[in-house]
Amino acid sequence: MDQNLSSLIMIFGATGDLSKRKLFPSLYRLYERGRLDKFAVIGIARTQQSHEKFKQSVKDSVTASLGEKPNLDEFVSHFYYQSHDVADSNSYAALKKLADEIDGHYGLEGNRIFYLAMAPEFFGPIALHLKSDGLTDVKGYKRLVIEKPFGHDLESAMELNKQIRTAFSENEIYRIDHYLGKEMVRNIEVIRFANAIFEPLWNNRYISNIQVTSSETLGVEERGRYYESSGALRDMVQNHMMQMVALLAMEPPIKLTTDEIRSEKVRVFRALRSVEGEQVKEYFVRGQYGEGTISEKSVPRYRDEPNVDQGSNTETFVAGKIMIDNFRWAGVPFYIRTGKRMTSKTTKIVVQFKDIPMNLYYQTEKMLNPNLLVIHVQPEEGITLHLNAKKAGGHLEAQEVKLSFANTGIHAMNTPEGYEKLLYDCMRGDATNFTHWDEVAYSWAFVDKISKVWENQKAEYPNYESGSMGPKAADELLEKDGFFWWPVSDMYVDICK
Ligand SMILES: NC(=O)C1=CN([C@@H]2O[C@H](COP(=O)(O)OP(=O)(O)OC[C@H]3O[C@@H](n4cnc5c(N)ncnc54)[C@H](OP(=O)(O)O)[C@@H]3O)[C@@H](O)[C@H]2O)C=CC1
Ligand SMILES: O=C1O[C@H](COP(=O)(O)O)[C@@H](O)[C@H](O)[C@H]1O
Repeated sequence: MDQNLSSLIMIFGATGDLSKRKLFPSLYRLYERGRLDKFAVIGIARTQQSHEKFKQSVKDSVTASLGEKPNLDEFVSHFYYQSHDVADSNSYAALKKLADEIDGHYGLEGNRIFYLAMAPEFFGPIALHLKSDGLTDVKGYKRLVIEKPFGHDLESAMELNKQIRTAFSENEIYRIDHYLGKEMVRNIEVIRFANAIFEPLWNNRYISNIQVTSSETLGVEERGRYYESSGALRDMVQNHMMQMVALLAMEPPIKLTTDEIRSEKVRVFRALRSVEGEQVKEYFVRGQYGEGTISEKSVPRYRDEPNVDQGSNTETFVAGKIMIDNFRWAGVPFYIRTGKRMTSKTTKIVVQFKDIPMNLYYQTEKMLNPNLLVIHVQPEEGITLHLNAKKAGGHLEAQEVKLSFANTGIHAMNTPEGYEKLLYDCMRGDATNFTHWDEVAYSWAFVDKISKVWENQKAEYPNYESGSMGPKAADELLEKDGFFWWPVSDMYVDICK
């Protein structure tokens, strides 16, 4: 790992939503914590504006996100702006000149991070220009940070990968999956591999099923154009949901190095049971929201959102049963569920353990609850372990007790945002929490077979009401296996009490 934190960060798409809401505040947080050594930032976008106006917009974004902050003038004195149409070859020469000057001025030793916060159709052409116009011709390190979506399917992802690989080697490419920046997603490994009480049980002998839910209350909002060609399967499942499954299912790596962890995740993807053709309806459920009520406000159906087709066949909800056909997980379903306009904004992982072989505390009117390990990813962060214990005063009567740890309570003020952690990782040269090409390729291969079937069959939409937990078929998916979705909103109360 390269600990040289000096770098020139070039943000393509610096007037966009992602830069303003996430990247500038995250850079400020790194600066505030003293984690930016020698650094400078060049913001790049089409808009014509001066360096000064850009610096002001960076200040405004930081204030909007983090409130009034000291040292903002000093912070933005490191920021520069270049108006540049990325599709126009001529403007790269001017960008190179500015970059070389800034590099010399700050003594950045030729270290460059190119952050592509732009629409995906520009990723390949920018990477090619960076090489052909000499911007990657530096004596320090060069790294490419690339936002999602990484392609639209396996074929387009391969093409994009080919383009960026002409300018950057695999270990210089940092493919962002912002879920890998979330504190509790990073915690999965630690919970699993640092606790003697979990790892021996983490297999098909003791776990009956694992449920991963990532629900949103927001609708598609202004992103209809993008979302119409994406849908929940490509937008959330191919990347964030599959990454969480891989972290939950992977074998302990030999060492905690980037390559070892990545290769264990890839082994999980290689063991995924392929779901295709007629099998898709057995394993996967899709949905699209109709109108409904969220936070006591009426909201429109998906088909009435801006830039959405009135007869749209795009799914805004996916539930699926993923089987990992290897020795550890044979027979254990990993259920995933994600959607927009659902009851609550939450991401939770519920690990349900098998029932004990014999229930000595059986009471005719009551079953013993199974043990659950709940990992609260967001909005609250923590873990809850559901156990059974004797009811105080009762005669060997068992009741459910919950042992909870709330990360937010103790560390809230110091918990860095996902993007902050990922930017810092990239500066340190730590690619562990970025996705390797092999992971991207395997998860596209898995998802493509499902989208192929869905694209060719018109669904009966809308099939769930806004403000609900999705279509009835998502419940039936588990019911036919003898399970049900553990409620995710009630669990919120658990660790906040
Ligand atoms: N916004 C978010 O929360 C998230 C975004 N992403 C991904 O991040 C990327 C950026 O998204 P977002 O910020 O929302 O997009 P926006 O549409 O808000 O911003 C696009 C940016 O690209 C610039 N741009 C567009 N065309 C050109 C061009 N020809 N030459 C130079 N600059 C150009 C725009 O500049 P100008 O305004 O000057 O034209 C603007 O700065 C996308 O890949 C998206 O999928 C991923 C996760 C979350
Ligand atoms: O990548 C994406 O993620 C967001 C959800 O992210 P979260 O951190 O708020 O859970 C989702 O809204 C968006 O559609 C998708 O592109």
